[in-house]
Amino acid sequence: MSTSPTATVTRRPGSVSALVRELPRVDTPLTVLLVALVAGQVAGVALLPLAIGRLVTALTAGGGPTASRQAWSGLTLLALALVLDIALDPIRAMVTAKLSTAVDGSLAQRTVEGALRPGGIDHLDDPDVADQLEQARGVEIGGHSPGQAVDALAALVPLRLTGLASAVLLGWAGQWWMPVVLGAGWIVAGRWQEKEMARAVVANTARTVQLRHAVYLRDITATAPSAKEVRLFGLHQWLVERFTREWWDGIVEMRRRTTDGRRHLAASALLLAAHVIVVVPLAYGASSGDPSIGHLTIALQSLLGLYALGFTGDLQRRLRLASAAVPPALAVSALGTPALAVTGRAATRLPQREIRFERVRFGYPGDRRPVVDNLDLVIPAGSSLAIVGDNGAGKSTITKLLAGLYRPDAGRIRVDGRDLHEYDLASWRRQLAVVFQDFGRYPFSVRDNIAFGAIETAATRDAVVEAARLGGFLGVELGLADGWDTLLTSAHLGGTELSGGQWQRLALSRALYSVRQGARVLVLDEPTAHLDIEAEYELYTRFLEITAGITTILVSHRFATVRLAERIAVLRDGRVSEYGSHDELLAADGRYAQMFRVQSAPFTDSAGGRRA
Ligand SMILES: Nc1ncnc2c1ncn2[C@@H]1O[C@H](COP(=O)(O)OP(=O)(O)OP(=O)(O)O)[C@@H](O)[C@H]1O
Repeated sequence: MSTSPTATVTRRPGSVSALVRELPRVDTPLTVLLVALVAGQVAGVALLPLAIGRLVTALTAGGGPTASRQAWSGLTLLALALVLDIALDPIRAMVTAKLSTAVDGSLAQRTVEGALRPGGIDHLDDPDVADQLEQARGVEIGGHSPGQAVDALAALVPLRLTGLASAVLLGWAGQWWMPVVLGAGWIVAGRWQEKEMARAVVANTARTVQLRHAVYLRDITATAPSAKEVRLFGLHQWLVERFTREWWDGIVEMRRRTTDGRRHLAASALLLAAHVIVVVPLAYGASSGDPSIGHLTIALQSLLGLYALGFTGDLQRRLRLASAAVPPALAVSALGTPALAVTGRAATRLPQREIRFERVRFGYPGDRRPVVDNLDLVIPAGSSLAIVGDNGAGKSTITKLLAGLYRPDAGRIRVDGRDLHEYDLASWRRQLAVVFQDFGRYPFSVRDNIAFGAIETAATRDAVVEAARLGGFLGVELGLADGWDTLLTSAHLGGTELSGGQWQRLALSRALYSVRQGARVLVLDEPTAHLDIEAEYELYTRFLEITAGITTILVSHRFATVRLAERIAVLRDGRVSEYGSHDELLAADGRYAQMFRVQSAPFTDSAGGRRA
């Protein structure tokens, strides 16, 4: 999901305050210590002009006990200022680093927890949530992480406070209105520069539409699935031309957005005017002894310190960029769908009688056209059911509804008479062993990939081997470098990548491991799509062994697979249009019989006999 050009950096004005509120939540003692250290350092910096002012007064007083007292107190203040500033600095750096790591760790953990918390997956179809997940990724992968914002904040806050302290000193040593004029100049000029920086940040993060598109074009040349096709279709030239055009358009647009020299000029003129307004009366007054030389020294030093109220360049840039992920990360960490996070009764060893879909209606979020409409379907416990239908008929959707990944908009799914959502979702899911059409390919070991089927039980070697046998994976591990422990990703040294069919065998083994560990419902969505003929045949011969005693739901376009089931449901227009055994449906000569004949046609001659 894309992020709008301004979403990351300008539409999140609460990023810094969200970060500040987060600090004590993550580590209160460290935050308190950091505040104390910052206060100490600021006091040190503020004491410096006072100390120098006293020393200058002493040096120009021409000796005597008063001058000596001034000199000593000046020296004492100077020592105190240096100790506070210099000695506290490394301690502040250490505390900041610790707090920054703690913030990163805490937000990363909570973001991952939040993303996984919702029982269903309907939130992933919500563009706002997808946007937040995308932006929160900055936290997980550490790009401009909130921890870096803590660093920037810990440097920026003392700077600002020092600026304020300088303003107070300037007002005290000079005239009250001087810090008002100069401070306003720095703040206004700073705001202008900050706005310009924000625009540059937006543009530089490739967020102009053209640049984003150019980046996408560049990436498809490098990602495995499209890299193959790009070469095969000979798209090189087209891609290069398209990329170059989008890139240059993007750069021109970026320049247009970022360069506004007039603001720079105006900011410089404003600051110059503010300094003239303050310095001229100071100099004029000093020539007639008011302010005194000591106060003049303090005023001039403070005057220079007021820059800290203005634009601080990279510090502000880092703070803005790095804190941008905080609000979306907090939003993600608070994710949870109470409607699905049911903590109801245990579903242990269910179903004993049946699974029943009753007038179920469902449409995906954001696209409320019902995919499933008024669906009635009964699956007796312990039986096998195949669901067939055209592409997009809603077969996989039914499996997702059964798994509680989505909740019906109307109607209900009952398990042994009770609404599915009266059961504890986690407990119900432990009764399910599912191989989705787009099953997971986990970059872990073979053993883990199988054991994920029942993560709560300790995976014994025998159980893993037995599941691999049933799923048709047994033997594949012999060709892998580390056998069962081989990492299934070529991105790691010693790891490897499986073929499509091997992955499918592994996914089947995972589901069957789950069944062996107690799951009662086996759901196989296109289980043979990637299998070679032999593997498919072997699966059929093991089908009764695999499904013995459990409820099985098969989704398939392959009639050799479909006819293994005791009952078949044909899905059309979101509901069951035909229901019965293979023979009954053939005899009924409806849609099923028609589909069956179409699939058999290439293998039969016009007279109905088998082709050679
Ligand atoms: N996450 C989703 N968001 C929006 N629409 C979806 C989503 N998933 C599926 N659909 C839509 O729901 C309809 C049913 O999809 P489903 O995957 O259940 O069909 P299917 O019968 O399994 O199809 P196939 O035989 O092609 O696998 C399709 O029109 C599809 O575009």
